Amino acid sequence: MAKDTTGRLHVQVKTGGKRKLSSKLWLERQLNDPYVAKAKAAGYRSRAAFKLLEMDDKFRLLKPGMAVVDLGAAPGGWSQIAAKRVGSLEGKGKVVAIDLLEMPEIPGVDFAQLDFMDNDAPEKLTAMLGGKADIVMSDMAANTTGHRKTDQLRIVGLVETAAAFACDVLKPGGAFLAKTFQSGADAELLAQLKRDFATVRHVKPAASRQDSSERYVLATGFRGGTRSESDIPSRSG
Ligand SMILES: C[S@@+](CC[C@H](N)C(=O)[O-])C[C@H]1O[C@@H](n2cnc3c(N)ncnc32)[C@H](O)[C@@H]1O
Repeated sequence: MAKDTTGRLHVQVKTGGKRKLSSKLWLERQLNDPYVAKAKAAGYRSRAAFKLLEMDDKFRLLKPGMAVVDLGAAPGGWSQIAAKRVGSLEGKGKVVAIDLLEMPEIPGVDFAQLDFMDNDAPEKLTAMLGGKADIVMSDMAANTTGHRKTDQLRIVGLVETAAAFACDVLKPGGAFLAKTFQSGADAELLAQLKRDFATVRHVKPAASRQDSSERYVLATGFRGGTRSESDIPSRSG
């Protein structure tokens, strides 16, 4: 449970959504959430682990020996699943993860505390990877300002930048999975993904809260090749 330095519970800000939850409501929801209890019992660091488990069980994204990039990895639920499924604990495959926040070590996962939007992030990630990736996954959620249009643009900007990075590091046939939000602001992103990948779909796993506009975009069958300069979003920095 997230607490600030005074020990108070964080107020959770809903990205892409329309409202903030008070700390009391957030705590209530956490306590009543079956996925929170399941995650604790299974030793997963987050309830988000069940979203990836469900999507992977359905679409067979993670296979032994694969190289995986996990963007926005903390506290580490997705990285735990990835390490288990590719076998990086037994020296098979590779899992490379980054987050703005610190993440306590996960066996089989190479982690760096890094802002993905920094100019040097792709270079650092590529060096950690040491080759091409089979899948780039992003569960990153941009901080919200409360201004709907600005927030939607930020969210889409993060996913577009992740998609451009994926196109640089993926092997042909590779996959891109990213958190996004239903807003209609992602039409250009979807059009670009359809050019770069054989199949593009939206997925809403059962573990994704039904009252949230969160959903995932899954692009499979990377066609290979590089993007033109005009297709690559600019970074901060
Ligand atoms: C929903 S959490 C990820 C949960 C994770 N998939 C799990 O299973 O535990 C989203 C994460 O994205 C990270 N994030 C947001 N923007 C980022 C950025 N620009 N660079 C790196 N991480 C970022 C946040 O710090 C946060 O930890």
